[in-house]
Amino acid sequence: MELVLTKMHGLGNDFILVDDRDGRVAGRYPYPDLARKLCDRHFSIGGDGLIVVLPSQSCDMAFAIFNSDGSEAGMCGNGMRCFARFLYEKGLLRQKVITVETLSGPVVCILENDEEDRVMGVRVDMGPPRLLPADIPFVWDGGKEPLEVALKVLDQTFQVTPVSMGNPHAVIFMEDIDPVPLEIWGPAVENHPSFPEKTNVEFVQVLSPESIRVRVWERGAGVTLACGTGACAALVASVLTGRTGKKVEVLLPGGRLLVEWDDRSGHLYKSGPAETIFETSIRI
Ligand SMILES: N[C@@H](CCC[C@H](N)C(=O)O)C(=O)O
Repeated sequence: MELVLTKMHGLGNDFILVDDRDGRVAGRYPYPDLARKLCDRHFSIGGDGLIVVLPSQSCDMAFAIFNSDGSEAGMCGNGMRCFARFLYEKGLLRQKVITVETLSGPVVCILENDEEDRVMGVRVDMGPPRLLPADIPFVWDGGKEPLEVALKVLDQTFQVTPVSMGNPHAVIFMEDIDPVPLEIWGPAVENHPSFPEKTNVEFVQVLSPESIRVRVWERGAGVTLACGTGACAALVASVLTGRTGKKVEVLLPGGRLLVEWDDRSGHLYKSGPAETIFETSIRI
């Protein structure tokens, strides 16, 4: 079977997109295996994850995301912007406001097009953060919402703010994130027993009440250049711990996102780019 694939990225967080609305791929090749195969950076196309376009009963379209290790995630912020652009540019949908079903609930994407109808960016209504331990999930018996919990990891004790944005995050504030050994601390926090479904990990440096820097270790993918849900989780933790206001620019190694926590709806809104790198086809 010939498989048409599109490689896209959001701030260097890169994905392979496949349209499987007719289920032909799933019938042939389980998505976790396909993700592991295609995301290999040495023997295949390479990517942080595989995104699958699926039909939806409740929304305009359904979104599935598999990390490069084959694990499935509930949500992906950068991948969602790529997904929206893909749907529009491929003509799968014609409207600029798109509702998307994810494993973690519906989200809304708003395409930001120029006068010539080119997609310049995508704003995503990411929904509200989930802070209850059972919703993250995070093992904790200290009360309703864990704010800064001391977690012993290797020879360090981190103050961790656990947040779910439809997937789990551990946010850790540092004076300076440059010296953080992501490849060592990242997997150690990711696999900490307090996070029974593992976790994404954000090391955050506050620059001002309107600006933060973030370096990310992603569950199932390792070091990535950016993480959209991670940027939202970092803002939530920054607000809850009194470090920033509710609207910040998030500076990641791959670029900049604008994230806002809206008072009225309680939802997070995230704006940023989505780019197509190339399209190809392979035989599976
Ligand atoms: N890069 C993503 C998140 C992808 C899923 C994540 N690794 C997980 O397992 O939860 C983003 O931009 O949010």
